Parts: sequence; C-alpha cells; structure tokens
Amino acid sequence: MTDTPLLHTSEIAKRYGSVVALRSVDLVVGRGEVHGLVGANGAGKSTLVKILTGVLRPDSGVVEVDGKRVRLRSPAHARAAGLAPVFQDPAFARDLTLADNLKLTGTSHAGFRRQLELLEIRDVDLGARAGELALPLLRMLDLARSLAHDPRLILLDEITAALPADYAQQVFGAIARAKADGRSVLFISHRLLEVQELCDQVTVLRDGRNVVTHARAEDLEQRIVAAMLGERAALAVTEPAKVAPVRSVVPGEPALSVRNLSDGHRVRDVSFSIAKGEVLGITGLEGQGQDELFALLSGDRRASGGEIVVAGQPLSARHPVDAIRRGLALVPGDRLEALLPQRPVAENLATPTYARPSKWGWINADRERQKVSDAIKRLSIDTRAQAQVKRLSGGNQQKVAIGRWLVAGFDTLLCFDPTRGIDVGTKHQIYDLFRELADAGRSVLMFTSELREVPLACDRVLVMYGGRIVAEMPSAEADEATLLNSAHGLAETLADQA
Ligand SMILES: Nc1ncnc2c1ncn2[C@@H]1O[C@H](COP(=O)(O)OP(=O)(O)OP(=O)(O)O)[C@@H](O)[C@H]1O
Repeated sequence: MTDTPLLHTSEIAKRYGSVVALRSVDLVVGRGEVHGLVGANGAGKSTLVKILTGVLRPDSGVVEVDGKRVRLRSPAHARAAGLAPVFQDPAFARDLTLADNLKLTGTSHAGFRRQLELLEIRDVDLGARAGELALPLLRMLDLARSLAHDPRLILLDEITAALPADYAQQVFGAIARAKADGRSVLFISHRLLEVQELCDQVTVLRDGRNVVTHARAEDLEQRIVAAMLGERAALAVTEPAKVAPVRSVVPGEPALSVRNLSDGHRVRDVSFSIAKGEVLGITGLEGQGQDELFALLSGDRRASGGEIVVAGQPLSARHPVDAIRRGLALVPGDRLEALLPQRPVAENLATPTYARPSKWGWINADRERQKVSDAIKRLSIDTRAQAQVKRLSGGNQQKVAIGRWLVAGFDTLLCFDPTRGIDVGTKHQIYDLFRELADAGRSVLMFTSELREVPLACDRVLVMYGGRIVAEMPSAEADEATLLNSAHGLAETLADQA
C-alpha cells in the first residue's frame, strides 16, 4: 500500500473553447516528495493546478489520491481531500479583510497564526483589507492559509516569482518542513536553479503534455530546458551567465536623476541618476522602500522632499499621466494594475497610446496595428486566447504589461520585476530587448528580486535597505553573495564610504 503514490493523474485533458490547454497529462507524485513542474509560458501548468484543486473540471482523464479515484468538485472538496494550492495571483478577495477571507475558506485563525509564526511573518493585522497589502506579502499569507489546512499535497504555482530573497528562503524552509512531515509538494517555478535544488523529481510539460520526468541530477537545468524549449534554444539560455559588457552610455544630461528624494515614511534621502542608454538595476529585500520609490517616480505618489529631474527639467507629477507625458513609463509589480482583464490583447497593447505625449505624435491605425503585431512577435506572446487578456497564461499577461510600452514609446522604462513569471526562453529575449532599447538611447530602471538577473540584464545596480540606497556597483561585480550582503544591510554603506 505504501508504494501507492499520493497523487496519480492519467490522461488529463482540458480545453477552453478552441484553445487546447492540456492534451494528456500523466503525473505521479510520491509521498514526502517535492515534485517540480516546469514548462514554457502557456504549457498548461496553472490549468493542471486548477484541476487538481477543484477550481476547474477536466474534460477527461482520471485523478487518483492514495490510489482512489477522486472527482474534485470544488476548492473546498479538494482541500478536504488534502490538496491545497497557492496561486500565482493570490486567491484573496481584495476588497475584504484578511479575517473575512479566512472565513471564506474556512481557515482557523489559530492555524493561520501558527503558520505565520513558522514563516516568521510578524505584525499581520487580520482587519487589514487584502487589497492594501503588497503582492509578496499576500503570497506568504496565502501560503500560511494553505498550510493551515494541514494539506497532504501543497501545490505552489510560481510562489517565488517576484518574491524577494528573504521571503523565498522562508518558502524553502516551509517546503523542507512539509517534506520532513511526509507531505508532498508540487513546485512550479521558472527559476530553474530553485527547481534543481529543491525537487526530487521534475516533470516537464510541453504543449499540454508531460514530455519527460527527471530525477534530481547535477545537470538538471540544461536537461529540463532542452525538454521545454528544444535542444538549440536550451544551449542559448543555459550557457554560463554572461556578464553584460559595459555599454557606452550617452554622455551629458542624464535621462533621470533623483536628488535627496523622500516620502517621509519609507523612502529616505534617495539620490541616483540613470544615463541615456543605461539599464540600471535596483534590488533589495521585501519592504525596503522599493514599492514607494517606484510610486514616486511614476507619479502615483507625491514626495515630501527632494526632487526628480527628467532630462534636465524638474518633474512635479500629480498623476501618473504627468510622468508618462515626460516619457517615464511604468510596468508595475502587480500586472493586474496595468491590464484591462476583460479586453483583448491588441487593445491592451495599444491602451497607453491614448495618454501618449504629443512629442511622439499621433500614429495612424495601420501603424498602430503594425506596432502591436511587432510587440506580440518580439515578446513571443501566446495569443491563442487573445479575446480577453485574463484568459492568457500568467507569463503571457506579464509580457502584455511590458509590450504596452513598446507600442506607445517611452524615454525611461520603470519596471518592477519585469520578468515575473516569464519562462527562461523569453526572459533572455527581454534582456536583449532592454539592451537594444538602451543602445537606441532609451533608459531602463528595473527592480529585480531575482539576483541572478542583475549581471544578465543590467549595466549597474543599486541596493536598497531601510529606504536608502546602501550600495552601488557595476553589474560585473554584482554576484549573488555581494548583493545579498548589501540587501541585508551588512555591507559598508555608501554613507560610510563617503
Ligand atoms: N479562461 C481561459 N480561456 C481561454 N484560454 C485559457 C484560459 N485560461 C488559460 N487559457 C489558455 O490555456 C493555455 C495554458 O495556460 P496556463 O495558464 O495553464 O499555462 P502555464 O503553463 O501556467 O503558463 P505560465 O507559465 O505563463 O503561467 C494558454 O494558452 C492560455 O491562454
């Protein structure tokens, strides 16, 4: 009996109208096993998780838990069968308090609090509205809620995407505890190094089918990328991390400078500039003032002190449109803020053009269509479900959030974890794209929680801690250990060096 796997799916298939999301998936997850599930954007991973957690019914196929066939009729039913998810976009009703959200899922406050303690998440006010909380924190709360149900299989759908290093460590700790308790974990991630380090087995989905399952191995990353994307593409993205060559930034007036910027709360005396033609990275642990800094730069929040200078002229934005008119475009951390979920892909891509500054001029409908189609190609957006953006897979929605500005134009792109949830193949296309934009004299300021991304995408990087910039270095020197040290506030600060 102990040989019976905890979960066994056979020939699971699911289509959404004409879109075939899953053709036939066979998956076996053993007890106490951490099982990775990987695949390119749109391969069908989230659809499978939704089927296994009672959100969707499969068109055909069989799910067995403990050797017994189950029909998972609802999320509550799946939880009762021991299967509990954490989704890419946390399943909290944003206009309700946390306490009300816990009530909706029948989660005990004591169990939830106990899990928060284990995850070292403190000072959570159950009276706070979910919509007021930052996305990374919501993910952690979602994890605590799932664990509070004492699941036998925890399904983590890209929980670490856009999760800063300190929270990611807590997630890894929770996975290790689950395994030690004999629970199983289905772990979905586009961060393949994590998959290699955490998982006992890894199944690769491609075009709605499981193509291979590998046991833990040294060269797993290369093998899974080959199965996901094909051999040639795999070579291009798994060769040793290249340090971005130092680019010739355009001398003279910076594209954007910030002097002694403060918001009286989380951002303290921040000063830096970005040259035209530069890709500047910012990184930091959760809650170090990065969200507020981007809100100030994008005109979503007013500074209490200091100044923002755009191409030599002060910017005093009262509204994001003021910043857009000066060429500052934002890709927010939470893509749902950027998208019109009910509207088609093409309309979403064209939307910011309506706020476009006159200096870029009005473009005619044909040219706009051409730009939309170029953005779709450039970012490999899977448009099989293009009638409504909410029907795209998570990674493809993220690509639309970036693509909007390729269509509208900008001088400086402010982007917050731009490659969140994007597969390894397209990630590299995005780094190349940023490089091309920089070579054409534009600038990119990108916050990234994925430290490995810094040398691949940026010329230079700043580290935030406690609302201040505490370190600055060329990306050639920005290895993970150095960045983490600074991010924890352990390095000599810029002020100390001065
Ligand atoms: N409600 C829906 N209506 C139509 N098509 C949908 C719907 N939900 C998902 N799809 C389509 O099903 C396919 C698989 O999507 P899914 O979200 O399962 O992919 P994924 O592997 O999780 O991708 P990602 O890595 O980007 O999160 C995609 O082509 C997607 O557009």
